[in-house]
This record gives sequence, C-alpha cells and structure tokens, in this order.
Amino acid sequence: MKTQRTDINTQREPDGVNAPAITVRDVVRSFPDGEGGRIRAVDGVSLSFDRGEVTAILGPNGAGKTTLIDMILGLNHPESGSIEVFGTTPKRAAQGGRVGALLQTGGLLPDLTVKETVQIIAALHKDHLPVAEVMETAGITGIASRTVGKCSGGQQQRLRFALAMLPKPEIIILDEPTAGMDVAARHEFWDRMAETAATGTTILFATHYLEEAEQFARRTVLMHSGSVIADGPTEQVRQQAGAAHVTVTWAACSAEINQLPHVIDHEVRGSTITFRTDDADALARHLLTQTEAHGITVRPASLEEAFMQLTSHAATADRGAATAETEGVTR
Ligand SMILES: Nc1ncnc2c1ncn2[C@@H]1O[C@H](COP(=O)(O)OP(=O)(O)OP(=O)(O)O)[C@@H](O)[C@H]1O
Repeated sequence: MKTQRTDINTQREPDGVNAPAITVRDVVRSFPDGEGGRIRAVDGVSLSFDRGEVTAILGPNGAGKTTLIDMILGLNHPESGSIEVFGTTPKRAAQGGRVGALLQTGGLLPDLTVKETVQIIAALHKDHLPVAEVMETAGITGIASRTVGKCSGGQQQRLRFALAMLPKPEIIILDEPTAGMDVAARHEFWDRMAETAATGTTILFATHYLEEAEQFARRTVLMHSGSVIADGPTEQVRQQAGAAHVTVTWAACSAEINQLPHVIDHEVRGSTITFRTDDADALARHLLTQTEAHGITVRPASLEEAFMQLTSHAATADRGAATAETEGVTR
C-alpha cells in the first residue's frame, strides 16, 4: 500500500511542491438539450486552486457547479480543455486517495450501522485513517450503533463526510454538503470542516447558501450559465457588485434627493433615508458637506446582494447575446 502512495508521489514530483492542487484549463462540457441541440453546462472555464485554499463555488440552479465538480473528481470528462489534480489526471489522484468527495447523493445502505458502514468502506482503501479517529472527526462516534436508515439527513451527511475523510485526502470536494440540514447541524458541520481546513486540506465546495461562502470560504467563484462571472477573495466578490448603502437622518425633499451624485436608488423610512450607491465615499462626502444630512452610516452590499446583481447582469447579457444571435439568423 505504501508503494502505491510512493508511485503517485513520484508522478507528481516534476510539478514541484508549489504546483496548484487543481488546474482547470479552458474546459467545455455540453449535454444534449433534448431538442436536437446541446447545452453548454461548463463553457470555457479556467481556474486554479492552491493547496490549503478553501473555495466556495456559488451559482444559481443549472450554473454548471456539479458538472465542474464531477470533472474535477474524474466522474465526467471535459469535451475540450484539461483538468489536472496534483499534476496528474483527476482519476489517478482520486484512485491514490488524494481526493475525498462528498456528493449531493451518495448511496448508503440503510440496514448497516454507522460504524459498520465506515468499517466496510475503510476495508476498500489500501491505506486509510483509523476508523475511530475518522468517526470522531466527523462527530458520529455517539451514533456508531445506529442503523443508517434511522439517521437524520444531517447525520447521514456527517457519515458521508467520515467516508470521504477515510483515505486522509489532501483535497476535499463537497457538493452542497449541508443541503437538508437544519441551522444547528450546518454550524456543527462547518465547525468540523474548519478543523479539517486548519490542517492544510484543500477544500472546494458548491453551495446555495451564501452565508456559508461568506463565513467559511476565503475565495468565492461565482458561476452562471457555465461561465465564471466572478472569482476572488469572498470579500472582493461581495464588493464587485459595486453597490453600498449609505443611511442618513435627513428631512429632504425629492428635488434635493434627485440632485445627489452616485445614487442608484433610495428608500425613505420616517426621517431616515437609505441610498444605494455606486460610490459610497463620494456620496457620503457630498451629503455631509453640501446638505443637512447627519448621522451617516455606510454598509457594504451583502454577498447576497452582490450575487443577485452579478447573476442578473449575466442573465441580461445572455439575453442580449441570444437576441443578437436570433437577429443574426433572421437577417
Ligand atoms: N447528464 C446531463 N444530461 C443533460 N443535461 C445535463 C446533465 N447534467 C447537467 N446537465 C445540464 O447542465 C446544466 C448545468 O447543470 P449542473 O447540474 O452542473 O448545475 P448546478 O450549478 O450544479 O445546478 P444545481 O445548483 O441545481 O445543482 C443544466 O442546464 C443541466 O440541466
């Protein structure tokens, strides 16, 4: 078993220790759309993930997150472009136990106990962590003798997490890991993931919950219609929508409000006015020096607002492109 590890390590030697954990180059993957055409689930994506990085992949339904993740895991293949995991093919990296996956659905046998499940999967790995240690890490020691069928959705996800951790992977890939968990279970799950991340494990997860990206991922990749529309530190992606909120106490008339610079829209509540602005500094300066406004507070846009704005921009651009294409055909 050690020999296999050594072989794999030897294969990645030429890439050096600083090679990215995952490299995705210009990847395209399409599927039949059921009407004789094809839909590009992943449409020219290039990404690179460093070792030890924690990244969230966000996107609305159908954005291409699962298709991309499946290709990184070697469960599916790019039509064009390439993917490397530790400088080798995704399949090889996964077979070497270097990648652990927790997918949206994963077959668990309902009649086995939690511990039996971990033991059976452990027996399939040539080299794995001790069963007791993995169960402790995943927080399932207390339900070891419970049959899987009687476990809650959250407990089953923790069991899947334990199974993913068994080969002591260097990368963990999670596709909507907390779907169906209540808030407490989600918090507990992410606490455990944070402990895993602290050991230097590369973590890549797809989620619909923006607060999970905000709280847990240093980097966020935002996908829409198969493309990456934002990628960077989560904080920067949040700011990329460009909007912030400036709130003041001010008894202003609409003529005064209409003259303000950099206002996208505004909302009046009693004597308080909140402006959505594309330049909070300039607006705040103007309000404080040129008007009677006071008690100013500035709040950046939330990730959710950035998400809504960026994805709706992308959708508008898509529609524009589709219209241009149609016009091109009819002309
Ligand atoms: N096996 C398949 N056959 C046909 N179309 C597919 C297949 N897999 C994915 N698609 C299509 O590709 C697009 C991207 O799907 P994908 O599941 O990757 O998105 P997603 O971002 O993971 O969505 P969700 O958040 O709903 O899971 C969708 O339009 C989907 O219908």
